[in-house]
Amino acid sequence: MAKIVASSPGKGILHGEHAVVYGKSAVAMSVDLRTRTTVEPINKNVVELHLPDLQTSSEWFIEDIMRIPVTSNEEIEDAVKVSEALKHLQTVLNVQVPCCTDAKQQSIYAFLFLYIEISRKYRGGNFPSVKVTVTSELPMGAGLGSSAAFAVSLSAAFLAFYGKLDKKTPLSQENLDEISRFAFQAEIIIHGKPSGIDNSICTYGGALIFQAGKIKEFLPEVPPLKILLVNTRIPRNTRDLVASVRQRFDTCPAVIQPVLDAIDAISRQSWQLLKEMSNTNSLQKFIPLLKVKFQENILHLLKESLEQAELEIFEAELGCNG
Ligand SMILES: Nc1ncnc2c1ncn2[C@@H]1O[C@H](COP(=O)(O)OP(=O)(O)O)[C@@H](O)[C@H]1O
Ligand SMILES: C[C@@](O)(CCOP(=O)(O)O)CC(=O)O
Repeated sequence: MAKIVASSPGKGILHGEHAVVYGKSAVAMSVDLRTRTTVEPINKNVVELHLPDLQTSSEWFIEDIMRIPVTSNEEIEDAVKVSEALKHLQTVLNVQVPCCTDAKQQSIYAFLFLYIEISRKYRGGNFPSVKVTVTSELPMGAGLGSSAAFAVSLSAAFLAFYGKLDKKTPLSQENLDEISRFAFQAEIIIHGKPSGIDNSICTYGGALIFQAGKIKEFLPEVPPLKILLVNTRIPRNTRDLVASVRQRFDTCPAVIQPVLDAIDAISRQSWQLLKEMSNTNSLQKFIPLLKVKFQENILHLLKESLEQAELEIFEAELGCNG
């Protein structure tokens, strides 16, 4: 088998981040900062993983990998399959299940999951000796989908290594769907409960509106907008953020639900504008309309609203306690 290089773009969510986890609409566009995975055969009875961005390298004996029990068939729910696979990995490789915020463990488990599942599906458990290297232009933990790009590029690289991707671009719908499904499962390991928007936009590219686990509409060509992305360099971990939003939502659904509904409306209206923009050469008249949508979204930014909700709870508690 020959050396393979596969890459995935990053993404930006224009509207609907977090709300999309609650079944609301979100609009995302791909960003041309890429994560690249190289898979090359080696003459050693091991699988090697090199993650220079995390300054870490690991290797596992193929004979140990072969002892890992097979997970249930494809028809079970993705989260159940992933949790079963993680238990098997833990038992056989004698390592802890990923600690929720440990970047290296999250990446290593996502990698092992994909290597094992894709090899089992297409090589019947005949695990190849390979050296795998993943590098990225995307900053990690900056909301640009580095984890999804990691998962998508790995899935695509393994499928290509096994000759399972068409030798033409763009890839077929079937190929893309399979890459996205594997990447979603790996994202469960990194994120916990992903909505599925990140693996979708990083797989299919372009721009899309996503809701309730599905791509509702897709634009292969993004209108030529100039969008300024600012990296605040404030470290954040998506798994933790999603969990904290969930906790806040559960504490005060009556306050948070209307915020999510408002974000949903903003996402849908913005998508309408983007669609109209992709059908015209006169973009200028749309800019002020899009700007209003961004301003409205900022007003509804979940974090602000949630903090507001927390304040209300605090006030209520103060009231109760005199
Ligand atoms: N280049 C990379 N090499 C190794 N792991 C990566 C790489 N890019 C992303 N990851 C994994 O993805 C995680 C970041 O995911 P997340 O917190 O969702 O942030 P982001 O918003 O960038 O997707 C990292 O902690 C790491 O586990
Ligand atoms: C916060 C969320 O809406 C997007 C997460 O994006 P990122 O991994 O932070 O780039 C979570 C999700 O959609 O699963």
